[in-house]
Amino acid sequence: MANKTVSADSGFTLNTLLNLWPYMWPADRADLKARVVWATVYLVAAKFILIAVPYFFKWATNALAGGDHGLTPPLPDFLLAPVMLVLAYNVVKIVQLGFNQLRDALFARVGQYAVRQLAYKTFVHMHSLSLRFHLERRTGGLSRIIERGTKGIETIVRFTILNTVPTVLEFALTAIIFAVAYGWLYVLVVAVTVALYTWFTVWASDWRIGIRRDMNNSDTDANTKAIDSLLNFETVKYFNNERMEAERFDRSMARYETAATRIWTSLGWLNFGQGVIFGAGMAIAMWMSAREVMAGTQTIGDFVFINAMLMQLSVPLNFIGFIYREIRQGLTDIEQMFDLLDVEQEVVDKPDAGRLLVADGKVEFRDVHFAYDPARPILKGVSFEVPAGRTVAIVGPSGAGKSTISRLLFRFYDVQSGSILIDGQDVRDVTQESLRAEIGMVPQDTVLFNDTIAYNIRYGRPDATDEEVRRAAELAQIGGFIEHLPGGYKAMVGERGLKLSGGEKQRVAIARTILKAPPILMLDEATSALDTHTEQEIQAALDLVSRGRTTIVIAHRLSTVISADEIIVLKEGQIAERGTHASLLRRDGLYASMWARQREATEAEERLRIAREADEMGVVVRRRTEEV
Ligand SMILES: Nc1ncnc2c1ncn2[C@@H]1O[C@H](COP(=O)(O)OP(=O)(O)OP(=O)(O)O)[C@@H](O)[C@H]1O
Repeated sequence: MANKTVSADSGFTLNTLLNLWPYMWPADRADLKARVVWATVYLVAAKFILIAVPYFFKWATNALAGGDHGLTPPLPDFLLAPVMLVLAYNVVKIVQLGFNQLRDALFARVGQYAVRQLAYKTFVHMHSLSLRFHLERRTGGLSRIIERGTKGIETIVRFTILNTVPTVLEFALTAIIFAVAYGWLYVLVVAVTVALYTWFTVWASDWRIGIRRDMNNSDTDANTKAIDSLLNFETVKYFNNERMEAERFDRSMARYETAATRIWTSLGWLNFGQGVIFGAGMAIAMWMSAREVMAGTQTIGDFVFINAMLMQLSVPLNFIGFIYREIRQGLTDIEQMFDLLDVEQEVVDKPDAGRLLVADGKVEFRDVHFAYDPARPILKGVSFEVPAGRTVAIVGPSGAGKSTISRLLFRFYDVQSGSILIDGQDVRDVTQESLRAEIGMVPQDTVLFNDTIAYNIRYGRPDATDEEVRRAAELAQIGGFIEHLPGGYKAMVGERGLKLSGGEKQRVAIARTILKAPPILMLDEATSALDTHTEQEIQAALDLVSRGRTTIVIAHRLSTVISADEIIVLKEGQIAERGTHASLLRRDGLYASMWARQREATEAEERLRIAREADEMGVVVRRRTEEV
């Protein structure tokens, strides 16, 4: 079972590395490629210099032991030992350090470039995905995945090139020197030790990656819960559920705690095993050398040389474990990010899609059938037409499919059958970007960016001047409100615009749309009851913005659609009635009964308001009388 996971993972690892390659060796960036090449040159040079150190030790030892001990540099005996020691301990270390720093400095930009490119690509991809994906995703978890993924890339880019290559190189150099100077038996001992060490490290690291995945999952889970809970803080308070939320969070954290603890204990085992394997290999090689020194076939200098070579090899070997773990862990982290990148776009532009050309902005729904889930049809053959510059209102019971019509017009989803046309062009035949540029939307619930009011209004047309922003705000009947805010247009709106009321947010949305000035307009009326004064203000702003534009209004309050050119009554995904306000009332059907119900409700509300006012007046009159 473990083996199966490992082999499946290995396939994936290769795939992930291949996916990463273009970011480490970017085709269009010769400067970055040059950096990679130079970093590699310094890396190789640093290794070659390091290999000289055991020789310096050997010659120093032989000089100290006295006598003729084979090949040594032509230096007088009294100078040999100190010169060699200075070379081994100081010069080589300094030069090597310099080369390594150069290598890192050169490579830093390559790594950071890869991180930025992938983060950018993921971000752009997120925005290209369908509404369905975004409705199903969990924001907290998503941001953690991207954060860990980009960190993972940095790790992989650095470690594959900067560490794996030099380690392999050092091992090869050691093997060659041993083979030439001491015979194949030494190479065999070193090779078996390195092979065992690497095998054990890979095996143990794979085992630990499973644990790491558990840890990541519980970390993501805990984070999602925390963010979700904090975003819903009002609901939590309404229901007094702070304790329940804390316990839910703590349960996720407990899973994280267990996994994180296992990560540390397993690391202990890994280090222990590596130590045992390397210690055994070292003891065997040194015993072989010691016997030769006693037999007179090797010098004490050779003994020191072999010891120094092996000790030196243990450093990158230690790194092999570390690098493998880092690369694998990095891969685990970016695996999820690549999964995100693999999520396919649901709504795609046709290869030959052109721009939408709006002449006068006629909108037409032709026998539209649509379902979010094939098992549950939402729109069942809806046909209507909005002539250029006219207003059509869509009304109907909750869940009838009204908002779905606006999502389809924006092409957030594709229809199952039928078509949606703007000035005779099917929305599927034009680019989504050009389609959305021509339609303005005032949604039911406006969510604002956590920035200034000016930023949020200017979102409709980012190049709008301050004066244009101000004018749009005034037309949307929110200018006065903003002027009186501390900070005015620079006032921050809070996370998701929570510092503004529903009516204020909607007027910001109207101001945005005024700036965008699209030929086609979609107004999704707020369901939440607004007070009469605010409603009138918003209505006035909406009337103004829709003047001369093709407008579809999704209405919940029938009072706002009386003047519409046509009213479409939607029921269970089908058009039940259609006509003007007066003709629909005459018909005495669904619309007429909805109208009667709303009037009753409004009148009841009105009676309640008058009673309340009378009551307040009474209190005042009584108080006045008492005072008199
Ligand atoms: N993303 C979705 N996935 C699955 N079903 C959905 C989705 N969005 C909406 N629905 C369902 O489609 C139906 C129509 O939804 P829609 O939002 O169009 O209704 P509506 O008429 O605008 O209602 P309301 O007046 O309450 O806003 C509803 O039953 C709703 O549950």
